[in-house]
Amino acid sequence: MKNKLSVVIAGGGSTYTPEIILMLLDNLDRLPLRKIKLYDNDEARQNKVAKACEILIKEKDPTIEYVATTDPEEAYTDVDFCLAHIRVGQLPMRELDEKIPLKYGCVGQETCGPGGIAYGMRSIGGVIENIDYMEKYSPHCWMLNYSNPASIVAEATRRLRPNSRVINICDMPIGMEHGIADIVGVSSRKDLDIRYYGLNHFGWYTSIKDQTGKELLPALIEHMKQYGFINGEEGMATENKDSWFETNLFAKHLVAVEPTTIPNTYLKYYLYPDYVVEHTDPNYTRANEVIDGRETEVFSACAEIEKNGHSKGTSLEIGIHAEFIVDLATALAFNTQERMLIIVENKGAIKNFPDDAMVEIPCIVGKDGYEPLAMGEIPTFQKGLMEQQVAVEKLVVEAWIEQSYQKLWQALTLSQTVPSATVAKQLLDDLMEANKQYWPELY
Ligand SMILES: NC(=O)c1ccc[n+]([C@@H]2O[C@H](COP(=O)([O-])OP(=O)(O)OC[C@H]3O[C@@H](n4cnc5c(N)ncnc54)[C@H](O)[C@@H]3O)[C@@H](O)[C@H]2O)c1
Ligand SMILES: O=P(O)(O)OC[C@H]1O[C@H](O[C@H]2[C@H](O)[C@@H](O)[C@@H](O)O[C@@H]2CO)[C@H](O)[C@@H](O)[C@@H]1O
Ligand SMILES: [Mn+2]
Repeated sequence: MKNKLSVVIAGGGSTYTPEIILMLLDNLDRLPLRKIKLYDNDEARQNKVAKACEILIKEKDPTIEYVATTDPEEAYTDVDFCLAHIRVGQLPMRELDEKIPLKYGCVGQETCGPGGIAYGMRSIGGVIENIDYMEKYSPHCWMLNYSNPASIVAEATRRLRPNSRVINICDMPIGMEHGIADIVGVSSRKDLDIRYYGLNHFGWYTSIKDQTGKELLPALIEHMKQYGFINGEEGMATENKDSWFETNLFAKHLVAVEPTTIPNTYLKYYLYPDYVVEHTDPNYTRANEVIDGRETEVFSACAEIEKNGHSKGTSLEIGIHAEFIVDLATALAFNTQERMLIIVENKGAIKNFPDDAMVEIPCIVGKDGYEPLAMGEIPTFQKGLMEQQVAVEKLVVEAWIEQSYQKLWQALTLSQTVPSATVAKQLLDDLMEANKQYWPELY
C-alpha cells in the first residue's frame, strides 16, 4: 500500500484553494493523504475558505487531519508537499499592476510587461520566505510553486535558493492542451505527445502527435489561422464571450506572424501590445473581473458551505489548475516518470540558448525530481524574442538582489512592451511609489 502523504497549501486564502482541495480529494486513490494544511499570512482572508475546506475534507475522508494556520512552524512541520500559490499584495495590487502601465499607453497585465515586472518584485521575497520555512521545518518536502510571475520567480529561486526542492510550474499549457484535444477530436490531453519550448507564458509547440504517431501540427495551424484556440463554428457559437475567449480567438494573429508553430496565447502581449492597449478598458481590467467574478463566486460558495454545514449542491468545481499539481505530486511521490512541462534551468536542453536561462520545456518526473528533455536548436524569431525577455527577467531579479534602480529601469526599457527608456522611467517611478510597502528599497 502507498504511504499516505501530508500537504500544505501556501496562500491558503487563494481563490484556487477550494478547487485544489476538491482535486486532491478526488484523487486519493493515486495520491493518498493523511494531512492537509492551509497556510496564509492573512488570517482573515484564509478564513473565507478555511471552514468550507474543512467540511469538504470531512465529508470525503474524516481520517484526514486538517489544519488552517498562519503559524509557519505549524504549517511547515511534517509535510511532504507544499503547493504554493501566494499573491503578495493580493488582488488590489494586481489592479495597480494592470492600471498603472495603461496610463502610459503600455500593456497592463498580471505577468507580462511592466505589471509582471512590478509583481515579480513583490513575489520574490514572499516565495523565498516560504522556501526557507519549508527547508527549516520539513527539509525533505517538495514545493510545487505556481506563484506568479512564474518566470521571474523561477529565476529568483535559481539565483537565491539553487539547491532547494522547488519546482516552478504553470497551468497554461494544460489549458491549451485541453483546447487542442477538443479541436483535434482526441478525448484526453494525455493522449497527445507534445514538444514545446519557451519561457513561462512565452513559448511554442513544435509537435503535437496523437497515439498513432500522426503529426497534428499542420492541420492545427490551419485551424488556428481562422479560429485561434476556439473550437470552430461550434465554439464560436457556444463559448462564453469572456476575456479568455478573446485571448483564445486572438491566437490566430499570433499564428499569422509565426505559421510553423503553435503559440502560447500570452504572446499577444508582446507581439500586439498596441492592439491590447487599445482594447483594454483602463478603468476596468482583468483584476476587476476576477474580484467581481471568481473571487466573489468562490468566497460566497464557501460561505454557503460554512452556513449549511455541508457542501451538497455547491457550485465549487475541480479546476484544470489543480490537475497538474496532483499529477506532479504523484510523479514525485510514486515515481510515475510522467512527462510534463516545467520551468527549469536550460543547461543545454535548448541547444542554442544560454545554459542559465529558466525555460519551460518537457521533463520526465520521478522520485528523484525531474530530467529535462533536449529540445534541439530553435529558430531566429523565437530565439530573438526569448533572449530579450530572459534578459528582462534576469535584470528584475538582479535589481531585487542588488536593490538597483538602474537595473530595474533597464529591465523595463528592454521589455518588448515598453516603447522607450523615457516611458520606462516614468513607469518605474510610478510603480515604485505604488509598491513601496512590498519592494525592497531601490538606490
Ligand atoms: N502558474 C500558474 O499557471 C498559475 C495559475 C493560476 C494562478 N497562479 C498564481 O497563483 C497565485 C494565487 O492566485 P489568486 O488569484 O488565487 O490570488 P489570491 O490573492 O486570491 O490568493 C493568494 C493568497 O496568498 C496569500 N499570501 C500573500 N503573501 C503570502 C506569503 N508571503 N505567505 C503566505 N501567503 C501569502 C494572500 O494573503 C492570499 O490569501 C497568484 O500568484 C497567481 O498568479 C498561477
Ligand atoms: O486572469 P485570471 O486570474 O483568471 O488568470 C490568470 C492565470 O491565467 C493562466 O491560467 C489559466 C489557464 O491557462 C486557463 O486555461 C484557465 O483555465 O484559467 C487559468 C487561470 O484562471 C495562467 O497560466 C496563470 O499563470 C495566470 O495566473
Ligand atoms: Mn501561468
